[in-house]
Amino acid sequence: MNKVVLEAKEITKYFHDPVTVKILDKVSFQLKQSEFVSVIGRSGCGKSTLLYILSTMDTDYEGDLIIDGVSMRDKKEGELAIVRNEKIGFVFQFHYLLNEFSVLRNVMLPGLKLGQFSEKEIEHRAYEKLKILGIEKEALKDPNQLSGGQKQRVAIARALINDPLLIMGDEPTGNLDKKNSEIVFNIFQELAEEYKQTLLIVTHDNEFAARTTRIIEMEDGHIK
Ligand SMILES: Nc1ncnc2c1ncn2[C@@H]1O[C@H](COP(=O)(O)OP(=O)(O)OP(=O)(O)O)[C@@H](O)[C@H]1O
Repeated sequence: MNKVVLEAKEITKYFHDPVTVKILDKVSFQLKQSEFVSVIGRSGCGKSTLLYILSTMDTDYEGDLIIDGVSMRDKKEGELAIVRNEKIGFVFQFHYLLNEFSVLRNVMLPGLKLGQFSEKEIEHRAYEKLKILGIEKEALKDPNQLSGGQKQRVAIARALINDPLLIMGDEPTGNLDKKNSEIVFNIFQELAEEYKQTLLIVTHDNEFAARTTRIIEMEDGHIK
């Protein structure tokens, strides 16, 4: 039986601008290790808001969030930053790579921030991640010398550098063509199946969602 890596317990979220609106209404679910789950739903239904809370970036909510058996509810920002860096890898629609650093250095940065390993070890790990993504030959290039699909693969390698328990993505294929979306999908699938990683991916791509192991469909702040 795979362990529960994340549990959302009745997560409720209000925005107060300009009037109070309930965006998430008692959202509860569990993610188990090695699951590849997609989150779908029409624009504005609260997918990104939910991801922000689950990734500990937004702490203004009701309910509880348990990551790796530990409640995030009363943790201070400094503690949450450590949880994020150690346990969660993020992939966004845009890659947010730093052009002044090489591909390799970009991948290494969250590892250097963690401060647990030597620079040599992190460099070794970064090469390993680039190999998994099939782009180790690009390691010493600048990000702006890569194609869009390659840049997104670098962003995924960067998300993997600290061997996170969870990988969260907010439309990670939203900016990619069909061929590159397929490559990214296959990589995510491999991460779940072979590396036992857990993925939670917000997507507008129904074909992508249909091939994940579970779909969470949101509607009006609820899971449908
Ligand atoms: N800071 C904010 N203040 C007030 N309302 C907000 C704020 N951020 C988001 N909202 C509202 O909350 C709702 C949910 O937004 P959210 O970005 O989570 O939707 P989404 O499902 O991710 O949409 P999309 O698919 O278009 O990205 C929307 O109605 C949005 O207008």
